[in-house]
Amino acid sequence: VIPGWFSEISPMWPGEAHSLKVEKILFQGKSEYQNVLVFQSSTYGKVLVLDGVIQLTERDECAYQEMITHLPLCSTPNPKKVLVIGGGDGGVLREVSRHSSVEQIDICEIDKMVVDVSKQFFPDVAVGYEDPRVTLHIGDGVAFLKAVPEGTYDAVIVDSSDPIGPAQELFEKPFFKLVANALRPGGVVCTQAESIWLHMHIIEDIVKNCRQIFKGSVNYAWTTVPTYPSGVIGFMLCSTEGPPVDFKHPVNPIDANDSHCKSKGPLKFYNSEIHAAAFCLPSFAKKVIDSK
Ligand SMILES: NCCCN[C@H]1CC[C@H](N)CC1
Repeated sequence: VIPGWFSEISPMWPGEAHSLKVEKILFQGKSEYQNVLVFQSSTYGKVLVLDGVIQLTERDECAYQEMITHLPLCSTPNPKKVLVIGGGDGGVLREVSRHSSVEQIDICEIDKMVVDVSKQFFPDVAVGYEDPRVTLHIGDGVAFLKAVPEGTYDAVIVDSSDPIGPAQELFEKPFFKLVANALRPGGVVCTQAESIWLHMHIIEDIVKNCRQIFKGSVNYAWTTVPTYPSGVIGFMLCSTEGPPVDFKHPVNPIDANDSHCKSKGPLKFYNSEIHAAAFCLPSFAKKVIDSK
C-alpha cells in the first residue's frame, strides 16, 4: 500500500473498488490467518483492513455494529446469554453491553492479532472488551460451537468477514446447524449477510439453508455503510422453533438513557424506526428472498 489512495479490490466485487485517501499507514502485519493493515484516512478516521478488505472505519462503524447487534437483541424480550462469533474488533461487544438484561457475553474470534490491533488503534471500538460480562475465546467458531451445550444461548451474533479466507465456513450449512443447536427454543441469530447489489446468489444460498435449519422466522434486513462495497450490508435474522419472534417490531426497545455510559457514548445510528425499515427490501431482492 503506497501513501496516496487505498483501493478495495476483490474478486467478491469484480470491476469496482471503493477508494479512501491515505494520510498515514499505522500498522502492517501478517497473522496466522490474514494480512492486517491499519491506516489513517483523510475523511473516515482510522481504517482496519484484512486481506485488502475494509472491515471498519471510525466514521461509519456505528451503523454496522449497532444494527448487527440491536436488530436481534431488541427482537427478543430478555436476552441474558449472548455469543459473538468473529467480531474481534470489539464493536459488537460494545453494543451488546448496552443491554442491561445481558448477564454473559462470550466471544470467539479466530485471529488474536485483530483483537490486539483493535485495542491499540481503535480504543473506542475495543472498549467492549472492558465489560466484566465478556469472556474472550481465541479459536475457530465451528470448534467452539461443537463444545457448547445444546440450548445455551438466547442470541448469537456472527460478525464475520467475507466467505473468502478464515470466515468461509461461517457461511455454510454445518455452521448454521451448530448455531441452531446452541440456541434455546425461540433464540435468535443475526449474521453478516453481504450486499443485495453484489451477492444475491450468496444470499439466496444462505436463505435456503436458514429456512431448512431455523424453524422459527427467517428474515433479511439491510442498512447503509458507506465504506462497505456497494455502500450497503445485509443481515440474516433467524429464530429457532419455540416462542415466536417478530423481528420487524422490536419488543425490547433500547432507549437513549439506558443505552450509554461515558465510555460507550450514545447510539449514533440505530433506533426503532430504522429497525423496522431495515426489513423493507427492493423488489429484485424480495423476489429471491421470499421465494426460497
Ligand atoms: N466487525 C467488522 C465488520 C466485519 N464485517 C464486514 C462486512 C463487509 C465485508 N466486505 C467485510 C467484513
